Amino acid sequence: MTSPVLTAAETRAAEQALFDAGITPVDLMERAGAGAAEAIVARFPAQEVLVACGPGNNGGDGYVVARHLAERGWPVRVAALAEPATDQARAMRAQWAGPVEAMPAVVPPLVVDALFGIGARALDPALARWLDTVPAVIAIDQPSGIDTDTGAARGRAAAAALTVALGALKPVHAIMPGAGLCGPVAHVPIGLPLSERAMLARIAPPALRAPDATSNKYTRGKVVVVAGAMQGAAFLAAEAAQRSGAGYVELVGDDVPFGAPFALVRRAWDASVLEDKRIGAVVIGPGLDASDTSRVRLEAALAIACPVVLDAGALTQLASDKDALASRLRGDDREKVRLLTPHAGEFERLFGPVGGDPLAAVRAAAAKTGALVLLKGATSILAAPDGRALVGPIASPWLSTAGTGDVLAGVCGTMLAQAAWHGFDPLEAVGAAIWLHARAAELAGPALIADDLLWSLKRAVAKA
Ligand SMILES: NC(=O)C1=CN([C@@H]2O[C@H](COP(=O)(O)OP(=O)(O)OC[C@H]3O[C@@H](n4cnc5c(N)ncnc54)[C@H](OP(=O)(O)O)[C@@H]3O)[C@@H](O)[C@H]2O)[C@H](O)CC1
Ligand SMILES: [K+]
Repeated sequence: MTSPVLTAAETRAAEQALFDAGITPVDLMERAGAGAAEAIVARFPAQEVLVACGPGNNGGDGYVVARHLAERGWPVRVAALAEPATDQARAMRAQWAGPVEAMPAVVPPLVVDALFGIGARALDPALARWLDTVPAVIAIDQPSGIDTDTGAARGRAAAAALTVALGALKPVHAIMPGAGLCGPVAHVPIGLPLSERAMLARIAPPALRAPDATSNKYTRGKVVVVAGAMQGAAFLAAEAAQRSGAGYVELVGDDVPFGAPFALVRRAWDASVLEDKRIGAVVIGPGLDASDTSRVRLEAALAIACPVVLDAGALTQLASDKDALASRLRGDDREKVRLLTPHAGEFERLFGPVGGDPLAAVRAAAAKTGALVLLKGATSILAAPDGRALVGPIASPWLSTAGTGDVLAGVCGTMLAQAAWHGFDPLEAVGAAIWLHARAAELAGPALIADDLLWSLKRAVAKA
């Protein structure tokens, strides 16, 4: 249910493993360039193209792509920013039979960007501008100049028409803004050993187990949502927990009104509501105000052993004493699963600004607190205290509307309550929730409101 994502250094180590096994750098480059050309002809009709080659091995790939496109009848021009500087790039340059020109001043309509890959420093601004004005760019391995390991744009502004990721997905393909600037990503395997235990992975559709004849409402997960003053938010979280498959959802608060959905159990708050051993997860924060009553509820939730999802108002309360976060969240019990689900503003209040390397920031927050930390955004990032991390698909921009975070909190509650049933560890369970939420948004389409996600969640579960 995930695809490994390798840093530049991990990619180089994986390549080295192939070299150690006897594959030559030239063979590997041929494989990479041929695979890239294949991915291009599968997506674009034959047309005039300029292949722009840099001095390193990304440029080397470019000469291979040029040869394969020309062999398939494409009118290909090749331009070199600088002469090849590695043995394999020189070998590939020698195999290109056509002319090699200097980088043209006039921008052509279609350019294969084989200038820099994982070895790139930030581009000269004039080169970044040149690339950004090309109507359609096909990026080899990654768009030149973007930071491979953080996804930071470093002066690049225009999205590629296609990025051909060679061998491994890297953070640049998965984390915003880089992921957006890659455009559609075609992953071309070149035989790199990709460990299933990669420290970073992109979330793929989760393999959810359906209920069977032995299931009952409790085995399917009991989720308790603790309401605060703004009950709409808690209702969204509670119904989202139901629609993502929980067997029993209880909304506890003060004067919780009766009405649809009638399957939602409502109870008046009393600390004893959290004593039921059948509770699989608690969600607290959506609609929670800063009152003393809310504070008491938060403390009660943090005292229980089962997984607790802490969102919105709960995060605001935790931010008031952030130095004590780790002990407040788990006390002495390192087994306790706590999930913090901040957006960037809430993250900043708890941990300081996200900064230019969101993956590192989220990992540091998880390590500091001992909690799972989910930074919500266009590509949500989830990290565990041990450094493992997941990144979500690029989610619909229509999710930027009130209440969608409350829905996600509810789905997280269900997936954590059902984790053992699905065979997920807590990180994978929250990864499944991120995927379901993103898929529900896709199904809900433009101008969605958070309530629409409740219905489309049902269909997202059916597709998982
Ligand atoms: N290892 C393999 O056999 C395979 C690699 N693949 C492809 O290779 C690239 C990575 O290649 P690498 O040579 O390590 O790095 P780059 O081609 O990305 O760039 C390094 C050279 O470019 C110079 N550079 C970097 N940034 C700039 C810049 N902003 N301006 C000018 N010049 C720049 C850099 O110079 P230095 O001074 O920094 O040393 C190098 O000369 C990978 O992405 C794949 O495309 C194949 O995929 C598989 C086989
Ligand atoms: K490139």
